[in-house]
Amino acid sequence: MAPINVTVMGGRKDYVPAKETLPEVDAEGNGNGNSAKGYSYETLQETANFLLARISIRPTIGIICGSGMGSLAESIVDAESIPYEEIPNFPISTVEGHHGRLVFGRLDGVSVVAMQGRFHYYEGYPLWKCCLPVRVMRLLGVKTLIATNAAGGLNPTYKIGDLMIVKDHINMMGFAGNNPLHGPNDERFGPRFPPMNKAYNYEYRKLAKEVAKEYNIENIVREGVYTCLGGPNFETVAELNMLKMVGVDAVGMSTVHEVITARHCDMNVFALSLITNECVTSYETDDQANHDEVLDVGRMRQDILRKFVSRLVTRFHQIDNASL
Ligand SMILES: O=P(O)(O)O[C@H]1O[C@H](CO)[C@@H](O)[C@H]1O
Ligand SMILES: Nc1nc2[nH]cnc2c(=O)[nH]1
Repeated sequence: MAPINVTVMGGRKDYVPAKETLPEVDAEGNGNGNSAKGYSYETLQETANFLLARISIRPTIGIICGSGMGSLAESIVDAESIPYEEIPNFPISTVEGHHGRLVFGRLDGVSVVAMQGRFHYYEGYPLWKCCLPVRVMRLLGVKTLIATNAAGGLNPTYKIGDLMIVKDHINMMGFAGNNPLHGPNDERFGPRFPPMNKAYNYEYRKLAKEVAKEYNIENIVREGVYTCLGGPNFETVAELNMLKMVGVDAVGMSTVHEVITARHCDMNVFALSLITNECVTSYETDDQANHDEVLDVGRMRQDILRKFVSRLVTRFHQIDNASL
């Protein structure tokens, strides 16, 4: 048999080992990170206690700012910010458009905490670590999660700059067994087999549509199904056409696992996608998705997003308190 020719790669002078430039990730992962068990309840309690000792407010609503949507946190008054680097057990943000800090304070009088910067699977973090802040928020007393994201619009009626209220998701990564709840379950967080059919709170979605009318933006507000892929590459035409066929309206690389984690620990969830680009579903175009465009659309919509989300916080707070 003829020998197989093996080309030895190497000798690239510009190659910088990732370890020198990127943070250490997945310290407790077993290789690929998918089988990592996550931090214990006690470890996360330590993180929560650290934060409680540093802040004067007690947040009840948590906000995750999507790519280029960090300005959502700029409406927060009496703000106390803590960089992720200072928080025990927290990962750090490595993506442009994600500042990397928790901002505590008040939005229209409601005590909130905002993540200015989320963690993504493609950064090298296992899903449980991407979602660690959600559990920490819960331990701080947060009962409602508002997760925002930038997403590609797959529904052909969607336009760049539209806001999509997430009605449901398809957990594509979960189909392959990659789930933030993978591993031993601690019942203090939540049950082994959490239901997901009512993941996105119906009352919140209804209110959001009312607020859209009140603010005269109902023409840009949609409601649809989101899916998260692992990234970091944007999708191929064939992948997008497949997702379209199964009923996906918007595509991103986040949120789904955060929502699963939040529902597991009994948080009420609202999610909002900013449509930052049209998904390219034809071979007959030179259009290409890119992160700069994603960030630009975030900037373009920042005023509307700030007003909309601030108002949602007030309205969600009202109904949460009414149902106590
Ligand atoms: O989901 P967020 O963090 O908003 O960001 C989305 O936009 C980035 C790609 O431009 C990816 O990180 C994708 O997940
Ligand atoms: N996967 C994915 N994530 C995005 N984030 C913003 N736009 C997109 C997109 O088109 N695809």
